[in-house]
Amino acid sequence: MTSLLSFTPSTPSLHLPTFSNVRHHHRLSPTTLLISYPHPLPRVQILYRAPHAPPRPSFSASALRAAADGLLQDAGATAFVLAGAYGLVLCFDNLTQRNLLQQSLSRKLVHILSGLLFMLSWPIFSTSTAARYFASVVPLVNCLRLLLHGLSIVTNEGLVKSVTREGNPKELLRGPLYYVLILILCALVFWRESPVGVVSLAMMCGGDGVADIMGRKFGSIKIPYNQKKSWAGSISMFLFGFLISIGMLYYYSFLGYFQLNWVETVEKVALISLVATIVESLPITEVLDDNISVPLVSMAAAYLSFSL
Ligand SMILES: Nc1ccn([C@@H]2O[C@H](COP(=O)(O)OP(=O)(O)OP(=O)(O)O)[C@@H](O)[C@H]2O)c(=O)n1
Ligand SMILES: C/C(=C\CO)CCC[C@H](C)CCC[C@H](C)CCCC(C)C
Repeated sequence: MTSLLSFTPSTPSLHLPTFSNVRHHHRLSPTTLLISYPHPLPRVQILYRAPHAPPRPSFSASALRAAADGLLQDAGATAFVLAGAYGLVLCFDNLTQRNLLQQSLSRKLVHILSGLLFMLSWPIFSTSTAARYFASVVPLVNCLRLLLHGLSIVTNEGLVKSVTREGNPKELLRGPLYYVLILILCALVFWRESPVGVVSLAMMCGGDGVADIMGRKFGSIKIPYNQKKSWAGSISMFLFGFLISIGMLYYYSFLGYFQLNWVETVEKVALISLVATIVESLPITEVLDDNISVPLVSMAAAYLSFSL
């Protein structure tokens, strides 16, 4: 037989209210104690609650331990990804300093790899609702880093050399800054729960990044309405934006974050990639940076496609 007793240490005497055999739907308060009596006692179910004791949520030890484990996992994951971000830039800084890599290529490879590796790292964060905020700390710290260096409050030749076109620190306050802000936006708003953020980052990082590399190398035939962009670059944007998006969606689907109808998904991603490619080819870079226009238009297209 089991009886429920609830008491608060400050009230030594137990108050024995009239008991009832009406089944109560109650929450066990932290002061509720489950006591099993030996069988001979009368079969009585008593619910005692200390007078004036407001109902308090019940926190089981295992729930607290799980929360602490999640916190520890997210803190560790944040430190690991932060170290990865620092190491990536250091690596490309090293390659450009030793003239093993052109500055423009270094910038684009950092552009391609940073966001995609950041997205690939999201599953190492916990399932807690706070995980996305921990993950967002990584682009946030890099945002502050870009601001400090872009405003020349702090100087770091390596960062400037590996992430700017001409080596002017002020360049950090445009493309790279918009880039990390988009990473923060996608991590906070879409996270691992929606294909919208995944596709948008794949377009910005993979599509736009490869378009630059292929366009500079093979872009002799320019687009009629934009002499700064080429068919080779735009076709690369479409293809790699599409392929990297599908690859990332498969990665998250394989890990169980979302289930997709792949025939429909391929069609939707192809449409999103086409829209992003058209926007990227427009002569609007002077007004609106590609690191803003490409992800935002991809978000809108993906949101509409995946919600229909
Ligand atoms: N569809 C495209 C995109 C890029 N390019 C080539 O890549 C260069 C840089 O492309 P762009 O996307 O404008 O790079 P930025 O956004 O200026 O560079 P970043 O993203 O590093 O700021 C262009 O001048 C062009 O030679 C191209 O030929 N066709
Ligand atoms: C050159 C860039 C954009 C211009 O189009 C990219 C700038 C990247 C930042 C300097 C660094 C961003 C790091 C990411 C937030 C986290 C990467 C983590 C990963 C594990 C390497």
